[in-house]
Amino acid sequence: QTSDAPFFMIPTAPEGGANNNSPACKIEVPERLTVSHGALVRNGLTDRCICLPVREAVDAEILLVHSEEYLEAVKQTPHMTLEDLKEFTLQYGDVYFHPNIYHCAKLAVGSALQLVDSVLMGKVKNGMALVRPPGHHSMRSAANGFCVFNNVAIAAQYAKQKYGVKRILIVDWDIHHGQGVQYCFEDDPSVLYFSWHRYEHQKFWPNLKDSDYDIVGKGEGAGFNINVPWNKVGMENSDYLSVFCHVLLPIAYEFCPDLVLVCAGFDSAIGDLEGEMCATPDIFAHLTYLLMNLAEGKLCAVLEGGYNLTSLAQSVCQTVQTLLGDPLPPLTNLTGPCRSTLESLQCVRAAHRQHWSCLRHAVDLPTFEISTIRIKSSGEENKDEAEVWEEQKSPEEKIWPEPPKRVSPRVCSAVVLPDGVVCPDACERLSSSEDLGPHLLTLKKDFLKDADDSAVTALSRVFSLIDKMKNNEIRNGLALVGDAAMTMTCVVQHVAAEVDSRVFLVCVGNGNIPGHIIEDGKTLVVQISGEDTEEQGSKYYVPVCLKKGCTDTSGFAQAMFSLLLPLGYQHNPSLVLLVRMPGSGVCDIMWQQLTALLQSFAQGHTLVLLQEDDKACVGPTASILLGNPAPPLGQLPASLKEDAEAVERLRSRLQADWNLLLATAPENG
Ligand SMILES: CC(O)(O)CCCCCNCCCN
Ligand SMILES: [Zn+2]
Repeated sequence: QTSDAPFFMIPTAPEGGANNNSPACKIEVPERLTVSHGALVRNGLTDRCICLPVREAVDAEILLVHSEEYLEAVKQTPHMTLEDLKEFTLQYGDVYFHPNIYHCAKLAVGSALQLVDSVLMGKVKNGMALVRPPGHHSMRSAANGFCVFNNVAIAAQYAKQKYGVKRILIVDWDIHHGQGVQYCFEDDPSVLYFSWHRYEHQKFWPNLKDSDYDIVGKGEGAGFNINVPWNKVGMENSDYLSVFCHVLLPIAYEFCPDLVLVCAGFDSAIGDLEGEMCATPDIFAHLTYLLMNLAEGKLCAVLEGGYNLTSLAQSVCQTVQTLLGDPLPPLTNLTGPCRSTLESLQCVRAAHRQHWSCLRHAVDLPTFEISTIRIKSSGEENKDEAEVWEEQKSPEEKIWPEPPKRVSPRVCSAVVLPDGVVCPDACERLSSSEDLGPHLLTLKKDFLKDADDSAVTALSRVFSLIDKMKNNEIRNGLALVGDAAMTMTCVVQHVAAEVDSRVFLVCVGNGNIPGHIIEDGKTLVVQISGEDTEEQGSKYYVPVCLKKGCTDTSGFAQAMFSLLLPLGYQHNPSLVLLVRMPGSGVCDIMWQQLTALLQSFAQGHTLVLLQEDDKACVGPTASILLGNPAPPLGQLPASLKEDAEAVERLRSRLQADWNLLLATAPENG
């Protein structure tokens, strides 16, 4: 079931080999591709991908974004002397031209388009284009920031023109603001551009007022441009995850794109001297995965920046491994977002509240001064003064652990089904001959006093599923049982008995959660239902009451991103237990999206419990457990006022204990 995530290699231009007075770029070097590719080979990832052929873009494709005069000017560069080339670059900012860069820039665009073709024609599920030069700074008539042609912007226009794609999400996780992409689509509601970037109140390159959180797009495009400024360096995994949970994912699901393009720059990773951030390479495994249930998994990642060759190679491997469907690595010590992130979160959510119903309840702009107000109030500082502010000190050398190995168990999904129920393709049925021995006695004694033998047998098989997940023999499991509630209680008790186990129990639908499974602090329970059990809530029991119950997709989705995801990440469980109570009313697609999202945790060790009369749910659930993308929910309407308020009440009650839920800066200084 692994997807063929293709990638490309671009023959690298012999950069700056000429005489030493031609300024060659010191960080955007050929080794970026050879080291990344080498790591993919070493990790056995190239063997699991298909390598798509590369091609040069043709003029018409480049002209989808760039002007004729700019293209004509760049066309002259191969024939220029080094002196002319130097002269040529003076009209642009921070860009280097070499006689061969026009050729490479056409290959970079052409490769991105080959990837878009392969994904949109269904030849591959997703993929990554490893290209140079990068693209997201280049503008209609200007090269900028190492970029000549805007690879991703051209890919988006190409997808719209050739395939009639209606809505495209561009996620730019490079540490620099892709102003070229922003300018290209700022009045275009069919392309939602999201970028986070080092900003430091406009002190960091490219020092643009246009990069701040209040630049939301123009005219028809208002709301379709999201800027998240990092006003401090040293941002960590928690900061990145909280922006995904509280800004990007809710809006992206409301937008419901048909295609996801990623400006995959890895200078936002630890060790990169441009970004000076502290997020570790394994964060890109999660960022990639969280986008893979949009657009039915149609995702094209295109390399932008990334200048520390060690963290670049590790980040590329983490991204490709996720595209291939491997289990996600656990993210440990998520300490929660820093204050500066909370200020940015609050500002971005306030700026977009009027454009996206999922942010309707976001609080207003903070009163205290937090963003570029300082610079704005003293008039636009001229650029070189801003440049002078750039950090003078040379950032110290960072070290970080190798990302953990991500091993796919031999079996992906194992199932426990009553005899009459067919085992879904590619699933492995736990054979009835499974020796019940070790569990039988404890079951009889501890769990099932007067239950009939079939219940005992079913429960012992469910326990076997859990054992196999613990030994990583299987990734996830699904059981169709006579009594989901009773099985759920027994499973929690059984797992909680182990020392270093932590269960994340997600219960969809009404049903009583026995108090004793919550008090030990090892089990975190989120129950989404129509029952108002809010006052029974505690630190480890989160009852989400939706007015219309689980049938309401918007309310459910809002609870998923702003509550369930942050809680799950912070709880960092060893097992996810997803229970569908009878009569929950949740629609299959919502259920599939939830099943998919929960695979972010516990290295994909998810146990799903279905009640026997939900037999029709076995197929759709198994499909997700096997790694297929969940179908789209459709463009989400506003959730009910009561539901949004209920979720906000829960967040404000819980955020003291679970600070990944925070999305606003505390008032006190
Ligand atoms: C693809 C990319 O976003 O990584 C390119 C970054 C260009 C950085 C230019 N720095 C200029 C500093 C001037 N004092
Ligand atoms: Zn960058």
